[in-house]
Amino acid sequence: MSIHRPKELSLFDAAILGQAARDAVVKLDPRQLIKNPVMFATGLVAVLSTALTIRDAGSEHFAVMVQISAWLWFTVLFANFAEAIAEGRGKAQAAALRGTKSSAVAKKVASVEARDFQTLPAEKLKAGDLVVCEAGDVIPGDGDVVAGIATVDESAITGESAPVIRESGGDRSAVTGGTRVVSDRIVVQITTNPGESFLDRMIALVEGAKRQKTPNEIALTILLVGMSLIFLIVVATLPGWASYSGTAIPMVFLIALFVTLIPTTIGGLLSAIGIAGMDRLVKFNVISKSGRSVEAAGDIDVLLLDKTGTITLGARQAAEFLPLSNVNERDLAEAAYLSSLADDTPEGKSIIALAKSRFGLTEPKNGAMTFIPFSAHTRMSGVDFEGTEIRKGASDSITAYVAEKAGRTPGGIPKELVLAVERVAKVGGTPLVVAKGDRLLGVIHLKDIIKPGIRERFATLRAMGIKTVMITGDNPLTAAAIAAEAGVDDFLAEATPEKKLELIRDYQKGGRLVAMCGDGSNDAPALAQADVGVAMNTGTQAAREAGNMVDLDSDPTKLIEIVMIGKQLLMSRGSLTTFSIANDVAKYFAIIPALFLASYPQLQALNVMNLASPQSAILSAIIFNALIIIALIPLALKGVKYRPASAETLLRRNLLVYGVGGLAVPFIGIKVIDVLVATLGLA
Ligand SMILES: Nc1ncnc2c1ncn2[C@@H]1O[C@H](COP(=O)(O)OP(=O)(O)OP(=O)(O)O)[C@@H](O)[C@H]1O
Ligand SMILES: [K+]
Ligand SMILES: [Mg+2]
Repeated sequence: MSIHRPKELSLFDAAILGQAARDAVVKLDPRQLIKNPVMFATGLVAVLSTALTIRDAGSEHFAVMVQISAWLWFTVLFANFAEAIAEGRGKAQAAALRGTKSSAVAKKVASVEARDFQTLPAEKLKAGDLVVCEAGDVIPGDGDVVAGIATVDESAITGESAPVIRESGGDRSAVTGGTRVVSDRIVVQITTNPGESFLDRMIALVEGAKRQKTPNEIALTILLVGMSLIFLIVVATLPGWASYSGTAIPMVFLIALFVTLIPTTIGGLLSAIGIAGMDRLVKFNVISKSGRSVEAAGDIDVLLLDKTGTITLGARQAAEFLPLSNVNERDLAEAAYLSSLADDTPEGKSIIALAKSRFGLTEPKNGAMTFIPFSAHTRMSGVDFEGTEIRKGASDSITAYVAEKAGRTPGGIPKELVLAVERVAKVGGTPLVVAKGDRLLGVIHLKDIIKPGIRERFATLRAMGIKTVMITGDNPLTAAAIAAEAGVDDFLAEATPEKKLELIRDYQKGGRLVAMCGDGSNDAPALAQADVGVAMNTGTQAAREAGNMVDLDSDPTKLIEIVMIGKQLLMSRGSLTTFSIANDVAKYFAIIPALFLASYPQLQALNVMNLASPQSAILSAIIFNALIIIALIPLALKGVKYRPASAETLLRRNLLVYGVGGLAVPFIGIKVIDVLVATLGLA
């Protein structure tokens, strides 16, 4: 199977521009145009102007009318062109992704243990089917590993060449169709039906085919329609003024004036800005399920980050056994070992490894064992071995558990244990307390390392006015040590999935927008509740379904860039809206004096632009109005530059650049065009 990655597209890719030029004409279809009310109005004016021009063929203003009609059509075409380019770029990315869809052959098995398989095309697989994948096989569909462990080459979707481990149980069980098994053998339970795979949905989204207007876009569109109506009234009153003074303004001039005044610039670029924001995210290897969540990302106030794996490197390793004074270290190690035999978390595996290397422990030959797997809810794991309950886990969970066994109140924790727990916690380690029956044995020290560079990233977020909160199942001491070292604003310790969900709801009740990322199935409710929930691609299928974004690289720190891309999208739209409206205001003052100069010579004082004639003024304005859309397409697609700063600083800077710029540019642009029009004798 050949592997393609979406390549960096040039803004001036000839194939995309060619197709977009054709699509711009197709998009003249009124049924499509109506979705953009400002452009629909412009289209109506173009039709009207064309009709008037034909009616008045040979009249005094005929030549100018022909030109005005042509430029009105260009205005609509240019806006369609902008949208078509954005869509074309999305389609190009989708095509590259589609290249990764293989015509893989699935090896379907009847059960996990079954040795013989039936081959069938990957498209025929249904949710619930079991398939076996061996070294060299392309995984035929999205699913969860239900047996075995394998290294998988996921470069087809992530671009990362190093193979990753996928195994049953735990939070690394999800596999994506189109990726390839490099070593070993796994049994995968398919989780999606034909045509609904992750890749299928991803393609549909980046193609823009299923794109819905976001709530913000709808709100802005309503505002633009409102402004257009105001200008409709303004223009409608002009003939009265004119006839009062005994001059008649040709109808074509009036309707052209209307188009120059309504917010055609932002109206024409709005959807291109939205599509481009989505594309920027895809280029960043993050797939968003809706445009709405990209926008929400730009408005985030609170960022919840897991400790393990996000702030620290993850895969905590057992480093030492700390027995209580009346316990011998080997007994503690043995209990820890037994309780971890069926624990396939990185923590459990590292405990096995440490016990083996320190005391050469091996699995007992006989004896009935019932394993209790780790859960984020109980925050412990263990085994019932020959009637004895051995447990390990978070200190508060285990002490409460033991107290209940012994019928004591949880208060009576031995001082010595408290000290051992604190010793580990103060250096940012995770203490796991081990108990056998109702007897506390000691502590396992799990070491965790803070990711390099994470402090600077939190500083950046603070500059953006975003609060960072670290979430951990660990005890408050460990949490405080890591939080201080990493520089987060706040932390939630001894967190269970319920507490996490509650925290999100609390922030949301206070009117804040919350983003989080997660990978485990127990993160799914919180991912669904958060305004922006980013699931790791390596995570479980449940997490990927619950989130509204999926990070193909499974890098939890990317949440930071996602927020920046969202902010950039909002800023691009805000800046271009400011520019567009300032432009329209400026045009009003540029054109009105020129139109009425003949009848009201007093207006000469306002006629700062000194345009050649009323005809030339209106023609120049309509040409400028069309060309500015083309000129701003690159900015709409690339987005305005975003530098982390507070909202007020950004607002002030943007008002200055795009507001004042928007007022000044039409005066210069229209004047230049007017000089050209006059020189060439066009009006
Ligand atoms: N395999 C395990 N067996 C028993 N207890 C564990 C195991 N792994 C972790 N714990 C304990 O349970 C607590 C909660 O674990 P959990 O994975 O939910 O949170 P965390 O790893 O501390 O934080 P994060 O949400 O960042 O992963 C841990 O802090 C630890 O004390
Ligand atoms: K306009
Ligand atoms: Mg964890």
